[in-house]
Amino acid sequence: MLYDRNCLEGKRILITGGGTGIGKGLARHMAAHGAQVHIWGRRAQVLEEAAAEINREVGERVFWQAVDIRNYEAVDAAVGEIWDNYGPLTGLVNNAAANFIAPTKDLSPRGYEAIASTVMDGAFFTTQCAGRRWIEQGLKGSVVSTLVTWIWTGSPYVVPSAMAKAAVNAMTMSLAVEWARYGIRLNAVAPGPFPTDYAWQMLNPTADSSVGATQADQVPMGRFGEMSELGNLVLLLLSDGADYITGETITIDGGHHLAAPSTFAGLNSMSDEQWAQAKAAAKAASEKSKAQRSV
Ligand SMILES: CCCCCCC/C=C/C(=O)SCCNC(=O)CCNC(=O)[C@H](O)C(C)(C)COP(=O)(O)OP(=O)(O)OC[C@H]1O[C@@H](n2cnc3c(N)ncnc32)[C@H](O)[C@@H]1OP(=O)(O)O
Ligand SMILES: NC(=O)C1=CN([C@@H]2O[C@H](COP(=O)(O)OP(=O)(O)OC[C@H]3O[C@@H](n4cnc5c(N)ncnc54)[C@H](OP(=O)(O)O)[C@@H]3O)[C@@H](O)[C@H]2O)C=CC1
Repeated sequence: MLYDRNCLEGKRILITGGGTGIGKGLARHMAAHGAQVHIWGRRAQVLEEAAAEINREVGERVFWQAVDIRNYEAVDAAVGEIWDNYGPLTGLVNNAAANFIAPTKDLSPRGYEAIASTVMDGAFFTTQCAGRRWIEQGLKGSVVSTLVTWIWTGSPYVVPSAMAKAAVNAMTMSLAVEWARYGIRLNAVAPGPFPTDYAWQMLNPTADSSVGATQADQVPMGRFGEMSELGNLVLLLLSDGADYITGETITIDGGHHLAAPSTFAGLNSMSDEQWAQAKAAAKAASEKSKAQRSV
């Protein structure tokens, strides 16, 4: 362990999308360093299992709520429940997201909306609901959002995601200034590829769709990022050790975006037939996950 195992003692941190992938890894990392952690997602069973798995390792520190972050009223009520039943949050990680690869000319309005609203509205609603309470009660707070290096480079075939993540970057810089006088810090991380089950089903659904953005050999360091490496960065930003850092987005990608292959430009060579296969494969994964949703 790089940091002291109790360095987050007294912290209460909400992680959206904390039942799977990176969010679950962050939940485990923060709980292992002494924080109480609250995880959100739309699938009760997935959240319950994730919390139980981590709690077996660290004790009863992880709690869950099924919340759709695109629904403002649900977000406000769920943040209120944490405040009432556990106490004020000290930190928030805007991590939940939706994404899939698709030729932009073929994206339906609902496809655009599913991605953009989850990333942008969800992060805004959750940040505002926590921030308003911090300000009203004179409490400090730290917000960390999980972005992606496309905020620096853009990326074809994932345009709604690149746009919405750039919007959350703008929120981070804007509120860092607006809320600094209340002791509220906003920062973000921009990871390169950290393969997770669902993201790879959405972004690399077929053999033909395996291009730079999802390939380890395209990373100058020659490997994918490890969860503990991302966890250490997010931990620092959430901790009192970063009290003078605000408005920053820190890239963590082994040099990937500087070497340029970090986008889906390689998909330019895919045929309509290959796109149809990619869409069918990603949609099959979505349908399986949707059947498990509780909200
Ligand atoms: C350099 C770094 C490399 C890696 C960077 C990675 C960066 C970012 C990664 C991520 O954010 S990965 C996150 C992946 N996780 C998720 O997406 C989790 C949540 N996902 C979902 O809920 C679904 O998968 C969803 C499809 C994205 C959304 O589900 P929802 O129930 O809201 O919508 P649907 O009704 O199913 O669909 C809405 C709309 O979208 C169309 N659509 C769905 N899938 C596809 C697809 N694969 N291709 C094209 N279009 C698709 C669907 O048909 C609907 O449109 P209409 O048909 O109704 O017009
Ligand atoms: N994996 C990678 O290489 C990279 C990932 N990222 C970012 O990291 C974050 C995590 O991605 P990753 O772990 O890979 O992917 P996952 O698909 O595992 O995580 C996404 C999470 O968001 C939740 N979620 C989606 N929509 C909603 C909603 N409307 N309300 C509440 N929760 C929701 C999902 O749960 P449920 O479906 O149950 O609601 C899921 O737990 C994302 O922001 C992604 O953009 C950034 C760069 C690289």
